[in-house]
Amino acid sequence: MLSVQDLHKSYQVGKTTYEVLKGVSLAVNEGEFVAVMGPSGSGKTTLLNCISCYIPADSGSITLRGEELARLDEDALAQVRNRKLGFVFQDFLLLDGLTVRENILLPRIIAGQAGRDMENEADSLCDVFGITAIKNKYPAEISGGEKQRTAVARALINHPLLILADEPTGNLDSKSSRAVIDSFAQARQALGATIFMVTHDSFAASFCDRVVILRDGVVWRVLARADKARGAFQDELLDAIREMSAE
Ligand SMILES: Nc1ncnc2c1ncn2[C@@H]1O[C@H](COP(=O)(O)OP(=O)(O)OP(=O)(O)O)[C@@H](O)[C@H]1O
Repeated sequence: MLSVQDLHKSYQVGKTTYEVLKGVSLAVNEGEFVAVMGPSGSGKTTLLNCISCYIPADSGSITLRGEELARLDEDALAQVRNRKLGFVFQDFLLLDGLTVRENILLPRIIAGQAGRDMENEADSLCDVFGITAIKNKYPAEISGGEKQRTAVARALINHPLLILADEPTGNLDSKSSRAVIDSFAQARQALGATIFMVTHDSFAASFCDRVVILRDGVVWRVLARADKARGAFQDELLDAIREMSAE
């Protein structure tokens, strides 16, 4: 579904070039829930921004269902972002002047696909994520976990091939974090969504199928949950992070 091959990205600051991604390769399969972890500055957000088509990579390739993103022009990239990717950000980015339901509908309206089907779909996403009772409320009137579930529902309204999430549990207490992770798990189970999430949170990552650990712009290790209990997988992640810091 998503394939990243030998990705390089540098930033130029004045006369100095900072090499941030130094040949990252990874793959995400259809229906998989994958996290990227790694120390601050290891290149996680840069990687996500390249996959999101926000910034161009210097070299290497990113393909989404076989389509090479670097070959697309601006308009085609905008289409990919609108129709094939769904985004969940740390601070939700809900619009205060719109209700929960209207926020969920927004990507469809932007894609020019307004209509009755769309309204039914927003209602059924509200059901899936348990936010039907608050769908006519405004963001200021709902909790952090409800906001984030709204953000996940909004990311799904266009049936994206891939959901990209940047620190989706970053600002939340443990109860709301759990609600977000449950909503991702539900998106995968009920709707077959594929999810790629950057996180510092080993608890959130322990719900994933695989965790890619970045260090200094390269993949240091990939850990698979397989049939391990969630708690055992979290311990394994914490051990790996300790081992990486000790090296
Ligand atoms: N636009 C930019 N211009 C110059 N340097 C940048 C830019 N964006 C990021 N960097 C640098 O690139 C490095 C990697 O940043 P990035 O945000 O990808 O790391 P990260 O792993 O997501 O870190 P964190 O966990 O702290 O969010 C950092 O040293 C950062 O200062």
